[in-house]
Amino acid sequence: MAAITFTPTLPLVPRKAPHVLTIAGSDSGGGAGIQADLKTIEAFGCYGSSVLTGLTAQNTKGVQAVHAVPTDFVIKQLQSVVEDEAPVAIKLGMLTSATTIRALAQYLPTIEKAIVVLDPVMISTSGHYLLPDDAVEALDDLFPFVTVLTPNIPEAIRLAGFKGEVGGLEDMLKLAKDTQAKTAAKTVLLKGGHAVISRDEVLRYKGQYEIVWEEGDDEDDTVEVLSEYKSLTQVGAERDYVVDILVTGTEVVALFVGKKVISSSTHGTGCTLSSAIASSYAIRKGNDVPAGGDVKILKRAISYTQSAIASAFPFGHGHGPLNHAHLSTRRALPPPTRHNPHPFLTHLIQSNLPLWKSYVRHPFVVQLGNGSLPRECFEHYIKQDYHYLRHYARAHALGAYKASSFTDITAFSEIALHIARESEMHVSYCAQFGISREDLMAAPESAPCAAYARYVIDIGTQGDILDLYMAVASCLVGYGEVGLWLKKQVKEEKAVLEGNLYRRWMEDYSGPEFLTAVHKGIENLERRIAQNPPSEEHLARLTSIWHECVRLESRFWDMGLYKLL
Ligand SMILES: Cc1ncc(COP(=O)(O)O)c(N)n1
Repeated sequence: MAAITFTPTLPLVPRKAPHVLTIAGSDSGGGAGIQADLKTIEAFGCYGSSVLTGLTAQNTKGVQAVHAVPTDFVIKQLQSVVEDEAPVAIKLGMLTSATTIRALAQYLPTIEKAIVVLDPVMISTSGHYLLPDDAVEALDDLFPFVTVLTPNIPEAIRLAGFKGEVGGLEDMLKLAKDTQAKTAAKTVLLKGGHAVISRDEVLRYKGQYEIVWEEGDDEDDTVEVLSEYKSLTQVGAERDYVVDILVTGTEVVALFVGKKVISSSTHGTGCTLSSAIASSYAIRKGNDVPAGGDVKILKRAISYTQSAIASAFPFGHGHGPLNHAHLSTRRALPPPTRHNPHPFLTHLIQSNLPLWKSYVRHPFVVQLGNGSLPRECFEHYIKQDYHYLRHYARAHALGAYKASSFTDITAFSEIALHIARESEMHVSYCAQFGISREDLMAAPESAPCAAYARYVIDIGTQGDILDLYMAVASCLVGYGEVGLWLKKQVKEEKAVLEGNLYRRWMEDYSGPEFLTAVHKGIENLERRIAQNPPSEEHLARLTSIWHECVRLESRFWDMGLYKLL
């Protein structure tokens, strides 16, 4: 018999994975409990061990039965694990009985220096009581050893003995502080999933607490062209927010704010978050738990959990599980979801937000909106824009020439024709400034205009169809953004329409005809990308084309403002 040899193609570099131990119940359905914990710990690159406190016969529809593991056997498991290798972090979940809790309270202080995260699981998502009353009382014995306590609102109400309703953020802040005071846990993260908070309510606490927004959701990051199209595709409720409150010592330290994701795939969310927190602490650099709580460590765990919900796949007939593997199966770009139907455009804009802002909030645009832009600047700009439109139409004609499908040939040709019509509007528009067609044709083309046009045509010549779509996108999307933003500025009385010399320009770019074209352009890009997800490398190339065009657009406004030739 031939010998079977195994030759690893990559050198195996031994790496020490931090040991995270979960002490919790088993969920036969695999969505919550020990199963969710181990999947999460693994996703964070840690090594997971487990001590079972109870077995549940459970699925996504509910808990059918609970079988408690005898306390002495819980402790036997714990001894076996710890005696071999001490954990860096311990997560405590469904603890099943008062006797088990008391025994753990005796044993935990003997484990040196481990971070302890307690998720005080009391009731399952499906409404099943998982912890008897006397066990809830026994939790008092555990609190002195807890580093982070992660109750949801009903659990915090029970733990704090909170009287009254928890309606808004003010009540939640009080509840979070009361829970910390009652339990004396070093850190409390009150999970706000049971309450819906408005953006305005959050903003009331700006300056008082650190507000950690979900990526791209900061007030200053608002991108009109994305919010506008989001509002077309999203239902109102999704615009509401979930706020998790971090209390360290006796002080509220931070509010974690994210859009509420409407999903039925939430079974095991609490288990996942608390394991993610334990793992996030385990992989931190340095051993100390920073004073004042560690916002970054918690933010990493919260983001992981939110993405696990957002990317969940359907399973079972009730509350489905999360997607714990989303980090390793992540593509260069997330797929479009109801929550974010435009992941590609979101990526392009967020990948260099200051650059994008320098384009769409350029002083030329601001002055145009408030009417203070000198007329000769605008005239210079509009003449150059006429030249640019010609090149922009040529770029689309080039697209039609390079395209291989009738769909693309038609799309490019139609846009080229549309630009030709738009240029005629330009001519009639310029007449009101006393600029004739001859003046437009005779104006020498400026360097910023030539540079931009050269770049777009070059990309179109050298690259493929998607490169060309990319090179023409920032102009289309950016002018849509400018039009919408100016419209909003008018509403907020920061820009004026009445008596503004540039009123027609503003109305054209915020009007339905132009915005429909912008919408079509965005949908086309998103569809292409979703059908053919790019590799990291390809995405980087597309992104660099976008950045270059955004930069050249910004130079185009400079040219207008400073009358550059
Ligand atoms: C074994 C076990 N542990 C914890 C939970 C709570 O999870 P959820 O609140 O999502 O039902 C559960 N259902 N089962």
